[in-house]
Amino acid sequence: MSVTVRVPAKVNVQLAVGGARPDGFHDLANVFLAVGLYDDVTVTASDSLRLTCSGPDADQVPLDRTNLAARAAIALAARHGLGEPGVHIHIAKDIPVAGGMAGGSADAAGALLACDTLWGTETSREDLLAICAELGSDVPFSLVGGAALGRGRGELLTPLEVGGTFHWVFAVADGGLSTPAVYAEFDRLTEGVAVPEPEPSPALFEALRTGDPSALAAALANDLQPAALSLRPSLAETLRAGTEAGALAALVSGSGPTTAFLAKDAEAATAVAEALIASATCRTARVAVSPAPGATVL
Ligand SMILES: C[C@@](CO)(OP(=O)(O)O)[C@H](O)COP(=O)(O)OP(=O)(O)OC[C@H]1O[C@@H](n2ccc(N)nc2=O)[C@H](O)[C@@H]1O
Ligand SMILES: Nc1ncnc2c1ncn2[C@@H]1O[C@H](COP(=O)(O)OP(=O)(O)O)[C@@H](O)[C@H]1O
Repeated sequence: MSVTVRVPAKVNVQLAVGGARPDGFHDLANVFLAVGLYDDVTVTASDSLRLTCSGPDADQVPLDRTNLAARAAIALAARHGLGEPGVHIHIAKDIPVAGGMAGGSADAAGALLACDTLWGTETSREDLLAICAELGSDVPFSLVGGAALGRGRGELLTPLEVGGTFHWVFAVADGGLSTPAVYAEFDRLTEGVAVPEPEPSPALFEALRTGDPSALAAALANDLQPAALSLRPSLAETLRAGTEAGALAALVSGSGPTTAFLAKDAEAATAVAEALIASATCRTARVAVSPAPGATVL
């Protein structure tokens, strides 16, 4: 028997970053929005723990126990005293790798829900979310999807209401950016500066609630953007190309290097995607809508 779980990518519509904490993490006001680009995680009973991956970026995905999906299966088995999990995990990967779209986190949430279903372990939602938080700051959001405010290091979630469909274009860059390296660059750029406490924006919540793309465009903010641009200056050209093509707003997705463009409707999104591809400032461009559901058993 096999179980397949579909998991969404995310974009951060607000990423307010505080100063570094003693544990090395940063306190955040992280407003996550799930977008309709998905990985499918399929688990099948096997003699031992085994991983495979398919898709255009598959060669960039580690297939050992460091893969977040494998770590999720190991953590769930440990929680139920099951020992080493005998499971084959296959990831059909469509989310860009190391792109600031939480693909690894999505796979972790997907593997967790898929294994829980395959093994009949009936883990409570609260316990699943606690395991997610141990695996990574972004993993709880991949499980719940929709839109949510993440406090703490991003793992403490409050769901948010979204009153419409938003149309996005994502410009996929060549090569990834390491999330710890981008946070380290944020620390370097803010050295000697008093970094304010991260606060969520009421205007952003209102824009999500009303589903108004122009209001959302005006409220988009990413404190990691200067750090991502410092490490990858060429992203400025991609942002410019999408803005000139008529996007309402452009920003780096999370830690990057994927860039996100909000369009007023589906037609405008297609035009922005075509212009980005023609500009040759990115590897490819994808259109997607939000919000998208969290991890879902197919
Ligand atoms: C920046 C964000 C925005 O949603 O995601 P990406 O854009 O990379 O997908 C997240 O904060 C990434 O979350 P995630 O990728 O789960 O990070 P973790 O595995 O928990 O941590 C990886 C490393 O990132 C840094 N980190 C992460 C979260 C946080 N609040 N403060 C940090 O300083 C730390 O250096 C940590 O060692
Ligand atoms: N299932 C997975 N899918 C993708 N990357 C993974 C996975 N598990 C571990 N990784 C590692 O995590 C790094 C970050 O990948 P990813 O989660 O796609 O990006 P981001 O943190 O920018 O959202 C990759 O470079 C890879 O080494």
